[in-house]
Amino acid sequence: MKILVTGGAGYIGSHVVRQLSEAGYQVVVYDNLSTGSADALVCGEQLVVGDLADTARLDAFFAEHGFRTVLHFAASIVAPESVTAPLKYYTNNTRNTLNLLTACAKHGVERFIFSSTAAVYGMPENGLAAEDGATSPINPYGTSKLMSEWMLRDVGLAHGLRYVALRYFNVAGADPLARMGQRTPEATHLIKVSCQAALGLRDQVAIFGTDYPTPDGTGIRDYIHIEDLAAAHLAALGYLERGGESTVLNVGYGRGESVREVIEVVKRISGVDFPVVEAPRRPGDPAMLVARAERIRLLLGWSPRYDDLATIIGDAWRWEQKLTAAR
Ligand SMILES: O=c1ccn([C@@H]2O[C@H](COP(=O)(O)OP(=O)(O)O[C@H]3O[C@H](CO)[C@H](O)[C@H](O)[C@H]3O)[C@@H](O)[C@H]2O)c(=O)[nH]1
Repeated sequence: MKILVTGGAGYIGSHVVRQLSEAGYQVVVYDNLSTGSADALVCGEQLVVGDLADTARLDAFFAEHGFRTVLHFAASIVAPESVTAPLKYYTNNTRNTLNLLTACAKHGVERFIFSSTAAVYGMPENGLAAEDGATSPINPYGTSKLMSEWMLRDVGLAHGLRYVALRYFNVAGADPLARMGQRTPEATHLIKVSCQAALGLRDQVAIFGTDYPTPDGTGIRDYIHIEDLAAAHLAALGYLERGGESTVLNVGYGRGESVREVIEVVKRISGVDFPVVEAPRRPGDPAMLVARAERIRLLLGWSPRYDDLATIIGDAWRWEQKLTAAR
């Protein structure tokens, strides 16, 4: 049976698509290639270049393929950008998810896996976010994803569609064989930006905020390896195939690293002592965001294999070197 993966040519989607193909699933990728790349589909998966804004196309596409399972990655994902361009986020994320759910409801989709984000929590008390805790996003990116979760919950109930919404923490790293990774040249994510500085593609790395109430004054995040994150999707799919009920799960390791710690590991692994400057806080950034990570282990039997910052950064570094060499 064919599985639809929207945004499957993107950073996260392409890792999941490869793991699905390796597990024997037949995958159809629907992607507008705005940030994704056909080269990221390394197992010869079918790629349909299309936009979720195009509802007529989507309807015909669903009628043609008869999907029962959908994994939805297509989205805009840069939290700081969403503060200055909120409509882009409500359009690409919330409205396009509505378009997709409309097609799913009409065409009898039964299982749905949604790329959600830890940004739905905003600033949780003591920096630890649990699935049944409060959601209170502090940027439009988080709001756009939370609205999508709510639509999914209601559409799921009304139309017999079971789902798993996975709330990702800070996804980083790359395929250990460096076949795919994060491509966007105008990166904003800390690990990628630091690798680019080590490669001489940037003059320096700015630390956004050194006066946070954390041990070294810089922001703390739960960085998770892309391979572990991708494996969580296959575990979620297996769960739904076994008849599992709709649920929301954090995908993180349950521990955090500071901006300074990340930069030090990038310097150590790359062997480059690139310049680092201290800058003001970035709007929309919580001081600390770390997962309560028990639920996914209990419910899906998922356990991480790459949960060490040096492994994450080592794989990111190899990928960035390869990307730069190919330019
Ligand atoms: O040049 C930089 C870039 C980042 N940071 C800091 O590094 C930390 C991580 O920032 P990232 O930009 O790498 O990631 P975010 O935490 O902002 O957001 C990411 O994680 C979120 C959930 O935690 C969402 O999933 C979102 O899509 C994704 O962008 C923050 O404290 C940030 O202030 C810097 O100091 N300098």
